[in-house]
Amino acid sequence: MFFWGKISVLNAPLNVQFSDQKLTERVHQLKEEVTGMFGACKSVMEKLNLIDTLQHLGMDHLFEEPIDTLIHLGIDHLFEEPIDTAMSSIHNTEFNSSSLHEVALRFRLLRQYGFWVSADEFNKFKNEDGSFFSDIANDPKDLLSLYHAANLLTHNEQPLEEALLFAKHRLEVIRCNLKSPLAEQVERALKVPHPRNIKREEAIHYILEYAQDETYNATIHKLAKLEFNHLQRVHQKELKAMSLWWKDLSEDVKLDYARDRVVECYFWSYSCLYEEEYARSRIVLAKLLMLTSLLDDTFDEYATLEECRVLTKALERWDESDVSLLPEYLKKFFLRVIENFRDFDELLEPHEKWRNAYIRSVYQGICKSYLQEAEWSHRGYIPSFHDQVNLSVMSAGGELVAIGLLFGLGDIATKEVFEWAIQNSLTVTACGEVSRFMDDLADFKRGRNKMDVATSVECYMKENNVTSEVALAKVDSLVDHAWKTLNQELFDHRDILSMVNQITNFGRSMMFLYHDKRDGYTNSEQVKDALESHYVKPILI
Ligand SMILES: CC(C)=CCC/C(C)=C/COP(=O)(O)OP(=O)(O)O
Repeated sequence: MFFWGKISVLNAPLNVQFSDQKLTERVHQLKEEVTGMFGACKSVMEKLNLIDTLQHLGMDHLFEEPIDTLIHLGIDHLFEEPIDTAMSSIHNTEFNSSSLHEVALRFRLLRQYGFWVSADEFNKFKNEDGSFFSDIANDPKDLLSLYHAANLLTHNEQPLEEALLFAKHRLEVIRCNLKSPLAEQVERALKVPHPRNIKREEAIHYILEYAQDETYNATIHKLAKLEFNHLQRVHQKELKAMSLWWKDLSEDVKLDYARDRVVECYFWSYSCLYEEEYARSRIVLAKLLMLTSLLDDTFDEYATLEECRVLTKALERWDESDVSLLPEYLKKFFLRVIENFRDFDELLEPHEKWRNAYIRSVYQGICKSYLQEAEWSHRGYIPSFHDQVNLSVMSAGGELVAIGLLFGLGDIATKEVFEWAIQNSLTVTACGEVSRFMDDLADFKRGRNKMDVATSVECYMKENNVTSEVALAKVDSLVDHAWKTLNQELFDHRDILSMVNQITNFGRSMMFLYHDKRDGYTNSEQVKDALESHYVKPILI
């Protein structure tokens, strides 16, 4: 099917103000100018503000080199005295600023780039009893910066828990008196905190708001708009190719019970990696997710338990001749899965062929977890909370997404990285947890599918004999717990930070699609306008 809601991706107008070539040239030219700004910054704060602006505008990827230099080589300037950058835990000297906004911004950026900064940095803004100074309680900019920073908390950081609660509470109190664009920025952050949100979503809003920013710079603004539109064209072309792939596949396999979600699957993979150079990863992951969605709907909506078992076995053996064992309606699907994985293989260079075994294994793995869920649900069995979570975190797709995106990366994705990703790595497991718990919170509200297994919320209610409110609060707290683990992983894996971040982006996409207990995947109407901004409407220059 070509059509996604009312939007025909194939007929979406390309933004035509500039030709592709002109746009690329202009981006290149402006990028040089902005690169020069790093050298021209006179103070640490100017540099940090520049990085922050580029992040919010969704174009820090264009400046990896100067940012890297600044953060890694020039870190002694940030810390104001030389330090050993090889240490993952750095006991730096206190940052000499009396501005909460500045301290919080530096705290957040350093933590995001994998450098430990102590929460003690905020002590100078507190009274003896540990409460924040009263003037901070009414300063929206300070509060927002503190809120962003405190969202980088890890386990057992009580002072940051308190800072987060304080900032959140105060922002909720003062939100209705704020002026634009701060009002919108606060609303956005309260819905999905900035460090947990996907970059392109923030960029769409911030590009419009930036004109009112006190650090406004016309060259930076122009570049942000052009780069957004340039990437949107890249994504539009990929989406058109994805739509043709899906039209051909869906008309052949004819699984009429399955959700038609090719744009949403692409959105998932694009949330993990949106930069131009990751096309191979993006396409493979989007197709892998769509093939998984067909599998999920087969198990949850249509197949008998025996058919689920036969399909799992056939996928386990990965032998086309087993097609004869399958029911008629699954034959084509099975063959097309194998054919698509062969196509994935063709995208690999000869020295990358070992990656095939991993991607096949995660697809077989998720299928096995779907089968175990089906065994439970067909028997009407409600598992213990512990067993439910153990299994459903697997079926939530953390491993599938991690391997799916690593599959198409360059040589940076070594065998060691693949092994790390499938050996219960904390990053991958925590992303699975965010995915599962956000999905279950939404499912509980919406009501689950015909043959879905009981959600973690229901299992918790039954096991502890508590109300849905108590169980929902528990599962909500587990989302926060998983984010603390993800924040900790930034320090523990600074050597593979880019991939840790790409995998973590899966968690971020779940926050976007499923916040406020909505299910933007199943009820895709809920994200239609947002996706139009991502793929159809260019930013006006
Ligand atoms: C991230 C992944 C694996 C994406 C593939 C598509 C998919 C299964 C989406 C979730 O649907 P759902 O809410 O019906 O999932 P479940 O049945 O696992 O709750």
